[in-house]
Amino acid sequence: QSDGDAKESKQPEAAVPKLLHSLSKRFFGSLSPSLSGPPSLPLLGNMLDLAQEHLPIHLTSLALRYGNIYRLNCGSTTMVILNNSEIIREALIKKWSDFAGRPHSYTGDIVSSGGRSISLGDFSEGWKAHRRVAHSALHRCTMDSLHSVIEKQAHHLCQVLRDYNGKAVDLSEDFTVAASNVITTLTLGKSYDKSSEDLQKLQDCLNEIVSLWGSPWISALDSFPLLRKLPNPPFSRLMKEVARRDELIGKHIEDFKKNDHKKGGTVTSSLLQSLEQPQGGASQMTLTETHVHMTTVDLLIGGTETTAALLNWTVAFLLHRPEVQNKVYEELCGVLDVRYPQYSDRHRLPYLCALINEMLRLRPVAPLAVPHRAIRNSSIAGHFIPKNTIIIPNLYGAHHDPEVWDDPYSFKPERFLEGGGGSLRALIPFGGGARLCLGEAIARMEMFLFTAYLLRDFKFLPASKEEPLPDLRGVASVVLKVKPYTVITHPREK
Ligand code: HEM
Repeated sequence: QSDGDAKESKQPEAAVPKLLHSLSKRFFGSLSPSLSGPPSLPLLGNMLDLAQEHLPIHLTSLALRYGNIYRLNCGSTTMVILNNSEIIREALIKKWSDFAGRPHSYTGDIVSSGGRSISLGDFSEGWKAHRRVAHSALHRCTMDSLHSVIEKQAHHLCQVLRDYNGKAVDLSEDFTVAASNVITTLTLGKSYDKSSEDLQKLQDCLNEIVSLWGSPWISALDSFPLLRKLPNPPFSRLMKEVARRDELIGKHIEDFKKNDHKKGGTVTSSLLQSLEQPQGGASQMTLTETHVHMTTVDLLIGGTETTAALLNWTVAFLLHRPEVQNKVYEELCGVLDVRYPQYSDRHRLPYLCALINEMLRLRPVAPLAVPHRAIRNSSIAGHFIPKNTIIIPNLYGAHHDPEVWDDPYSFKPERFLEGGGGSLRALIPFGGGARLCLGEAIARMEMFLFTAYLLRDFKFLPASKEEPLPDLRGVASVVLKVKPYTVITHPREK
């Protein structure tokens, strides 16, 4: 099963005349003289590369020509693209303190309330304290209850699928509701029905923000300030959606403060309580309500579309390879008989774990992570990297590196079985270091339990013989998603 091959991607730089290339060098010079990269056009730099329709595949294809570390120019900014897991580990883990920054950007400031979110806030003592407080609130609230919260949603999801009675359906919304309910239970102590207007509004708004913010029409405003003076309908929509998000989350937090916050047990109550205590400490951090608000946004955005997209990818790949579904089912029946799995069963279910690892490799749902910024002059793979360079960890590229992965574009869960040659060290779907995904533990438990419940209870069948199987190339924005498809969920006989 070969999906969209990086080699197929168009390479517009091949058509750029040499004269333009040398002119652009004269205009911009090069902040990273030792790094090669595609020629950049006057004024536009490498905007054409960055506007490619499937950016992770395009950046991976450029690595074939320019190597595992190369540069792109965008306005006055230099970006360095890392395409191999050892190089990414060097920057994110070994030299984490050099590269833990986030780029300051005009649009980033708008979506993060002036950099006060964990995901987009720049590295500082205040940011470290914010992340630490959120991390420990999340840890406290998930320690005892996470398993039962996910189990409840997994049972509910299976019931919803049973109720389809063999109809061909698009499951993406059901996956979103299940993943979102895990997060809303942890943060606000509430879960929602699929038909809930409140949930719909919130999800539509968060999705719209993520997809607009990832669009080249919006990112161009960060690199080319003059464009901010021109009318830009996508940007006006982004501003409207951010205002709507703040109103919706603000209302949830106000309701929560009135009714539930003293009860405790949720991330939001824990954070609100920490507002009442002086933060003190070396950081002199003052957590404000805006930080609590933005933590809720971070967890909802980070924790919903990612896990939901990965579940949707898993079913899409399984439609192409029905024998993999059967192998997981046989393993579950052999090890657990009729009972539902617990997360602690994972060591006895190697094939299921191999399937999840293979999905995280083939479709890292945050394919370019979140851009990092060099906080000081440093180096990566022996190349000088000046302060303020933007670092893009191409996780998609690292997971398709032919030097590391045998037949990298093929779907082969077996590679992660003992002796199968798959490298867990090279698998980095959650990033690493100071900016490691805050929800990794939650996402791993969700993926395990949701996938196990679904494959225990259902066989996924193509919608019809006439319709093509799901397209496996996908659509890449901040999140890498499969194109919409329908599937029949056929209950397994017990
Ligand atoms: C399969 C699911 C998921 C994947 C593949 C994933 C992947 C990632 C990646 C690659 C990053 C960027 C790391 C970097 O900047 O180097 C990230 C950041 C983040 N993720 Fe996740 N994530 C997932 C699920 C979740 C969940 C469930 C939550 C919340 C409960 C979450 C919350 C966050 C937050 C808050 C950040 C920002 C961390 C920071 O900047 O310090 N993610 N995630």
